[in-house]
Amino acid sequence: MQGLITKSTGSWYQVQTPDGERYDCRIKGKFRIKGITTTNPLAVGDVVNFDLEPDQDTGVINTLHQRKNYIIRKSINLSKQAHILASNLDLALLVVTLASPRTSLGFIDRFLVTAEAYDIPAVLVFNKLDLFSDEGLAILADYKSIYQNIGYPCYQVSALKGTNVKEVQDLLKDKVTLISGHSGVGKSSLINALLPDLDLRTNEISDWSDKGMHTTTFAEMFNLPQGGSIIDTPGIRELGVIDIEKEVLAHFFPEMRERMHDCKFNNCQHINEPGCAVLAALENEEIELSRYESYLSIYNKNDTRS
Ligand SMILES: Nc1nc2c(ncn2[C@@H]2O[C@H](COP(=O)(O)OP(=O)(O)OP(=O)(O)O)[C@@H](O)[C@H]2O)c(=O)[nH]1
Ligand SMILES: [Zn+2]
Repeated sequence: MQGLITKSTGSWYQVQTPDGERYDCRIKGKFRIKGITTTNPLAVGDVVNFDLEPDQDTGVINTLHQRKNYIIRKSINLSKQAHILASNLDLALLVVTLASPRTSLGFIDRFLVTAEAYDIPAVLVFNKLDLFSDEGLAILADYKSIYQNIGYPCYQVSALKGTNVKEVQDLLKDKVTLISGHSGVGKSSLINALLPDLDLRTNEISDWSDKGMHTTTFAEMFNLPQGGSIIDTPGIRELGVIDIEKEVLAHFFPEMRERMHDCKFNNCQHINEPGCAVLAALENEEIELSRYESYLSIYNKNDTRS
């Protein structure tokens, strides 16, 4: 049988068949990925083949279909260990807030660089609109203009009040979307606002606990009523920042990418070289200082992780 992995705990995978049936499956044999050791080789979003085990309602996964893309998460402690978080993504959505808690520009930029490196289109959703004072709305306008000017669509919603949620719903239609963001920004609230059945989440989780399964969920997919799905990765604040070579980092900043061919030197790193088109654009305020600072911060690998 063929199906789509909709939930993963690392030892159990929930697989959904095209007719909507869901089976709990395990892995048989090894699924290796070139260059990395994976503790969790299959991921939500993977298309797999599986066999049902005799006398049981569980299955064994035996084949992984080719992935369009995937994102990995590196373990902080074990340098070569990684696991795949999600695959076959059409969109990466970062939920951002300007109040309780405030998301830093550096955090947003690292997310966007990572999405660029994975070649996954990214959007920003500013949540908790209902909390913004006039001053907050002015800051919101500034943030939005920074990102819209370089091609990232921005949405402003209140997941709690349902404001503008319809626009996000329309955006996600027929896409597989990874949802990401700091703890407390309102990811769960937004997912609940996008799903008709508010109890869906809790039901599914208790279902797995009832069966005595290990329930630390790495990632989980929710089907949207209008078509498409959302992948949530609970407890993971950031996409696994892949090792990006310094020399190519500027490629993942669209406003630098479009200017760097005008730099005097082919190998310009846009730090202090003469005739640098990026530095000239920075000087003319065509490139945002905050974006350039994020470039330097990632370049020098001194992320503050705020
Ligand atoms: N005022 C206001 N509060 C919100 C909104 N969305 C979420 N919240 C509140 O923010 C808090 C965190 O929301 P969650 O949806 O649990 O956030 P989360 O991103 O899923 O957090 P983690 O589960 O820790 O990753 C809750 O108290 C929500 O009620 C909003 O639009 N407006
Ligand atoms: Zn340059």
